[in-house]
Amino acid sequence: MTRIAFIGGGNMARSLIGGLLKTGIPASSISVAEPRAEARQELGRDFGVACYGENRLAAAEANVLILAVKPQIMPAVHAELLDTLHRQRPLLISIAAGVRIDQLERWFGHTLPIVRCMPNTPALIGAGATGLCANRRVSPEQRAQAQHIMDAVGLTRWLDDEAQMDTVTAIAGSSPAYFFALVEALEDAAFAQGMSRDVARDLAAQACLGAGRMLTESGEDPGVLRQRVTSPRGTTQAALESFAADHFHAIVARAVAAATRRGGELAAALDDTP
Ligand SMILES: NC(=O)C1=CN([C@@H]2O[C@H](COP(=O)(O)OP(=O)(O)OC[C@H]3O[C@@H](n4cnc5c(N)ncnc54)[C@H](O)[C@@H]3O)[C@@H](O)[C@H]2O)C=CC1
Ligand SMILES: O=C(O)[C@@H]1CCC=N1
Repeated sequence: MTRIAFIGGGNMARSLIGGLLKTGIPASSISVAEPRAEARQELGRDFGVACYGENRLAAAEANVLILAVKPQIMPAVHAELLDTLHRQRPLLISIAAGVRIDQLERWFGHTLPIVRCMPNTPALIGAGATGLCANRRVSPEQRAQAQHIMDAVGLTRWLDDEAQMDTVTAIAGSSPAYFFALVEALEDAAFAQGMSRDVARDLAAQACLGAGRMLTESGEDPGVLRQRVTSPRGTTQAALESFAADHFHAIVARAVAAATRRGGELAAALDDTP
């Protein structure tokens, strides 16, 4: 039986736990280590999972350990877990942005099976998107186990080349925030034209949902879907030409490059950490 311990019970852990429970995984098979008492209370209340203030206690029975702390915290958590790691040899799944497999091996042990993955918060509603890659120690069964956990909360894609994981972070891990920012901008624009914020938000959010569903359910190219909205010399063309004049593609490319670069910087800052 899979027993999962989350190390860190913050935003992303909550999204994954909520998504996993919705798929029928029992709360009794999940434990969480979280230093903040208030967050522990909320996790227990919202999800019925066992919560501990110490990593060692949460990990005691686990055969899968999901490392869900900030990248900067990662080197600190390993010391507390060394005994458990050597006794149980769990599958380690890191969701930390930037942190590389070679760094995880250095901190947690070179012989452990490690999967580095990058999920996103829509996992909470089963609509997550996760990129994964594995070290050589991961058995086919453990690979399937990691995929099973992430499949439970959305779409999964394996990457052969770990170097692409920072791009995964930029276009999937972080990108829900880009879509939220677009809805915020649409709401602001409509408000500036006199519309109430509530109505503007509802309409923009539903358009976002509808576009997302068409993209994922129709199997059609985004460019084709875009053209179908765009009547010649109509309103959409006017808006898209305005985007193009403001170099929309270049703006997005620069943002994706910035997020990708930041992933590398987060890891580089940890290179000298023992
Ligand atoms: N928020 C997101 O959309 C995504 C986040 N991630 C990654 O997930 C990881 C966690 O991010 P968030 O959940 O957003 O951050 P968060 O700050 O909400 O959660 C981290 C949690 O770790 C706890 N913590 C701090 N020190 C600890 C320790 N020594 N032992 C155990 N727990 C400790 C904190 O109290 C906090 O609740 C990061 O590495 C991030 O890169 C990955 C994909 C998406
Ligand atoms: O912003 C971050 O660093 C994390 C990783 C992807 C989403 N949130």
